[in-house]
Amino acid sequence: MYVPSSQAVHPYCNTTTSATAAAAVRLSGTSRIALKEGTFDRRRLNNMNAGGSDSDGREFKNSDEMWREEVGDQSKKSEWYNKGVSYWQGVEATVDGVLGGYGHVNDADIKASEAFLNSLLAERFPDAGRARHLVALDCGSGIGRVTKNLLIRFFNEVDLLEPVSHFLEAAQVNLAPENLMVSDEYKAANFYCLTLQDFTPEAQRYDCIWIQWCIGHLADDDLVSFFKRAKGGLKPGGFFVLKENIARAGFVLDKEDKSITRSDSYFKELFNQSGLHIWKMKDQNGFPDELFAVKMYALAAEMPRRVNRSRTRRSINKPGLIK
Ligand SMILES: C[S@@+](CC[C@H](N)C(=O)[O-])C[C@H]1O[C@@H](n2cnc3c(N)ncnc32)[C@H](O)[C@@H]1O
Repeated sequence: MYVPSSQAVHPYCNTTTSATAAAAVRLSGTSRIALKEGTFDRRRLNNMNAGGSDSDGREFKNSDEMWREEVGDQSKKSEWYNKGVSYWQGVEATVDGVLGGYGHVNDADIKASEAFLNSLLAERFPDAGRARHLVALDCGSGIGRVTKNLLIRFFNEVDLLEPVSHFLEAAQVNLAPENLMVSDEYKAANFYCLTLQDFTPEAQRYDCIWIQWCIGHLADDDLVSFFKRAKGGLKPGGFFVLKENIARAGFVLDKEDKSITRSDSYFKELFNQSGLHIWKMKDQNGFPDELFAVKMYALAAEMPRRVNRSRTRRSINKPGLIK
């Protein structure tokens, strides 16, 4: 992650000039919780064919040009994924580690996610209440931060998927029953040491597949095929939540951890290719200004029908029949 200091400023910071950019320092950490990009380049169209830049300040005409260079053949693609995982293998298994030194945003993150999830569950399963046995999958789960602070309180079973073994081992400890403050109706069930691009879920197991701060590691084609496969892992009525950093336009490639930050319209094009609809969206508030914007998307294979629990004006005006 790039961290601005009084002497050196991140090349993507709003305030950066090219002179200060040259003096930027790179400190260890992660860019998945990353500092935002610099001055908006109006030449960039607002979609996935728009230009982008990398963490060294290099500009790309479009994402195809970048992907050709980064994952253009099978050996480059393997290198991309290996470097991504290697990066995380060198990070300590703590909240601060998985949040790139921004451990203090954990509370604001969980609070906003909880409000979003509550609204989704209320709308999606209004009458099921606690009677429904809910199951979630936490993708790129790291040390189980999202499961421990959020998912385990809502879902009877949570599975975790994470390719970095020391993170997954920490998650197993963090989520051991004796370390949880929930009743024994709620538990972490399965721990999969796998990448998203290599994972196919069990058919119709999940009510919710939660994907936070990890999809940037996937190339576009793998992202789309992941979502297409993962749709088969949803129960009827199930949904995805994607919570991610958002670039203002185009994309920003992080060369250190091999990930990209996509714009909102870039994501929308990929959702479309995956056959997914945006059912609800919400912006994350309360994060430090120097971070990328963060959005939460609730995605479903079919557009969920709105549940209207109040009687319509027509039905209110129509007297009931006693037969
Ligand atoms: C910024 S951390 C976020 C962890 C967790 N989602 C959270 O919010 O606390 C990014 C995570 O993505 C994982 N990751 C990296 N490449 C991945 C891949 N190809 N598939 C799935 N997860 C990946 C990393 O190992 C790391 O745990």
